[in-house]
Amino acid sequence: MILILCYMTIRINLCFSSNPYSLRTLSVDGHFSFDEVHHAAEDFGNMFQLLPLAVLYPKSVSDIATTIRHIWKMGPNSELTVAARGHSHSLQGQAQAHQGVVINMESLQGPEMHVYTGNYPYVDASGGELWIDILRECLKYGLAPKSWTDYLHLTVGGTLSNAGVSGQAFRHGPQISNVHHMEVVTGKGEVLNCSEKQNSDLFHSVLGGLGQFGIITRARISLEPAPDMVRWIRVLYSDFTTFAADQEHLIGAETMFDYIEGFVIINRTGLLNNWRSSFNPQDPVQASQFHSDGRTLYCLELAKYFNRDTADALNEEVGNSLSQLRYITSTLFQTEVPYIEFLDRVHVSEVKLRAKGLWEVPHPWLNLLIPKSKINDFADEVFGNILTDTSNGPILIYPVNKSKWDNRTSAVIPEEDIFYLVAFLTSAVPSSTGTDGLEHILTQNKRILEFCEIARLGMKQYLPHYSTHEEWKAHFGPRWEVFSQRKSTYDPMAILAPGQRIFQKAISFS
Ligand SMILES: Cc1cc2nc3c(=O)[nH]c(=O)nc-3n(C[C@H](O)[C@H](O)[C@H](O)COP(=O)(O)OP(=O)(O)OC[C@H]3O[C@@H](n4cnc5c(N)ncnc54)[C@H](O)[C@@H]3O)c2cc1C
Ligand SMILES: Cc1ccn(-c2ncnc3[nH]cnc23)c1
Repeated sequence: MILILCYMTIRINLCFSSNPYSLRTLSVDGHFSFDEVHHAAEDFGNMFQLLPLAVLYPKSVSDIATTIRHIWKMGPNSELTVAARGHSHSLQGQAQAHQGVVINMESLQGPEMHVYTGNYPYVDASGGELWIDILRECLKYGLAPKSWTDYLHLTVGGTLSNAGVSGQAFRHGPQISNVHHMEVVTGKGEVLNCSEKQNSDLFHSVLGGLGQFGIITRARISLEPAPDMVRWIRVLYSDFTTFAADQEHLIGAETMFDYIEGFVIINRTGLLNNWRSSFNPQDPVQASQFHSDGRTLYCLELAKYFNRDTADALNEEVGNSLSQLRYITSTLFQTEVPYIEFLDRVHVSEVKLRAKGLWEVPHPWLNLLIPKSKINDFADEVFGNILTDTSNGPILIYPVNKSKWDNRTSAVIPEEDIFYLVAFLTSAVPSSTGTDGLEHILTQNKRILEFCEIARLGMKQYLPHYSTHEEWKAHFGPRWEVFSQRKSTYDPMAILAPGQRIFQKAISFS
């Protein structure tokens, strides 16, 4: 009889303790919403909608820690998970939590952003801060972060959970190479400070860690003096090998340019219009005589930072650097814009696309990291045979230096010293069954991935999306042991970032 009573007591406790609605009794500085949860099941990809049980709007770090500790104490019986939601610009539900708790990181209020202007300047910011707001605050002191993403309306926690890559990465490394210190809430609800010297394994785990090991509540980001202006340059190539060789030459010459990217122009119509947009031709007559004749072209995009008081030397310096490149002479286009306007350039596209109702559409993006030794084979097949009529959005392609990446972080990159980011940034036309429809683009993405696999290119996905345990193990390769060991250490019940679909929640006993 006593045994039966004990068993029933345990079962009742387990039921209460694992009851997700016990969150309603949790005392936090901020608040939970159990009603307005649909927006937390949306992201930029517009392809996954995983409805959470509740959204936490935290006012303090302790709100996050209290919530995670409460779920941790529920034990393996609880199926509750927790997803930190930055600006929800993920593509395949990575910031969502099906029937779990989504934490609205942009609500987090804590110490204001602090800019340290002494030697080795830095900014301390919330994990929920947008990079555009960090830039605006730092510019008040003539400073700015060194490494960026192309688009700034993303959060610190969101980009540091991936890597944060743009045209400055060849010199400064990705954003995860420019972090001094972080405050993190682990999957056990511990609030820990970490850096190279303090809790260094947690520090390296979280950087590029896909949200698996802890929620970044604050980060200290390295700064440099900000330039006033940017000389923004675009030149065209018709031969990929020459284009790539020039890019690789430039990323090895540390000082010539401050930003090096590139993109592919696939157009069979022969019309080259919007890529020129606000750029002025060096030689308008020659430029007007240039015709793409329907060829696939490769645009090298460069930026040279300068200040108004050093503008005189700029032309000679840029001219000397450009003289070493083998682009089509009549295709040199340049413009000069303020630094913040250059950095916020993709937001300009956003405003235009939103005005046309073309921003909140499905985005089946595919971001690949390709080793230098295989990039020509990749280009031949993908730009020669797979993508032959149009591209449904920008296709970025540019090299970075592996030496600027820290292999102790969780970021997964190819083995070679130089590797390329190739980003297929497609937008699908809702309900279209044509070549601009979601199915067609997903099929093309599948063909590209299959080619990479069959040709054994050594490709790694950036912003990775996989559906099976085997695919994730293959993604991490020899680093899987460390990655899964780190999960066991910092989030043993697999509470965090379920939307990445890497680890399944501990199987409940019920
Ligand atoms: C228009 C556009 C342009 C882009 N350009 C670039 C680019 O140039 N370079 C580049 O590298 N990326 C780029 N990205 C991708 C972008 O960096 C990632 O999608 C990033 O994760 C989005 O940031 P977010 O704040 O929206 O994160 P969310 O989508 O909210 O979250 C992303 C992941 O991180 C986790 N997470 C969020 N906040 C935290 C936190 N504080 N602590 C721990 N985990 C957290 C989430 O749970 C989720 O798993 C671009 C995306 C878009 C939409
Ligand atoms: C959805 C969209 C519209 C423009 N873009 C971009 N354009 C250029 N570079 C980019 N990098 C990331 N997104 C980019 C992305």
